[in-house]
Amino acid sequence: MDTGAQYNNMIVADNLGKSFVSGDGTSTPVFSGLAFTAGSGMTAITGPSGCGKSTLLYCLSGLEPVSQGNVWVLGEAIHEKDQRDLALFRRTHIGFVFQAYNLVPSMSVWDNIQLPLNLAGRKVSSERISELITRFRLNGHDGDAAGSLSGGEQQRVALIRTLVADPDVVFADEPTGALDQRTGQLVFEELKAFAHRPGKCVIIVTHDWRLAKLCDFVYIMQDGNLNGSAPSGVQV
Ligand SMILES: Nc1ncnc2c1ncn2[C@@H]1O[C@H](COP(=O)(O)OP(=O)(O)OP(=O)(O)O)[C@@H](O)[C@H]1O
Repeated sequence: MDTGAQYNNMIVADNLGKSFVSGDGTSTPVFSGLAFTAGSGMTAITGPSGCGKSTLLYCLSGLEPVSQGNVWVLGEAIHEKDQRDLALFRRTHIGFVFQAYNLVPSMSVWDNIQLPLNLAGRKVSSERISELITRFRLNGHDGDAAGSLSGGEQQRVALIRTLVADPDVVFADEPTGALDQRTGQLVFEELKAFAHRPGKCVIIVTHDWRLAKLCDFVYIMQDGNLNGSAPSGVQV
């Protein structure tokens, strides 16, 4: 286990349940009664396709309302917040990297990266954007339309857009999913370095067990259960 991480319950969820209700009123549960905690450092959620990993990430980040249970992020009960307070809290403290990137295809890489900061009326550091573009090996693409980039390049733009806002908590859904092994490792190391800065917490969903094992803590989701362990093998 990487000793750079200190676990201090930055995210706590208990008795967590989520069901989706279809048009005819039928409720389909994805999971129920789950417990989750994460502190500073890097935590992975892994498990088979369709088991509910993305749904869990959405519930923990406040993007999806929970059907049951409680979620605290940085000590704030996000399950109790109204839409306005939740949006403000998320904008201030949380970054989310979507599996589908959610870039504006016609806008340049640079403009996509600074868009959320501009919308929030926050100062944009050109130096920080340039630094991240270099670190994520996207030099020379600043002015390219985001839609003209490869999937892997767009994935890195989406990561930069999240990190440049310097959130306390980053949720990333398959952040290396579109990348070859070498680039995936590079991106993973950048995220891990961010996670090990003081007061930062990164939660990733990944199918890549090789990367999950390099995290400070791993949750395996399967058959409605969520089991956490440190990669050193200590069960919790
Ligand atoms: N908005 C939604 N409405 C209805 N059902 C949904 C919705 N979002 C997810 N689901 C269902 O919830 C279940 C879990 O989906 P989810 O995307 O969370 O799984 P996952 O483990 O992240 O899958 P993958 O690894 O393939 O991305 C699936 O059966 C999915 O169809």
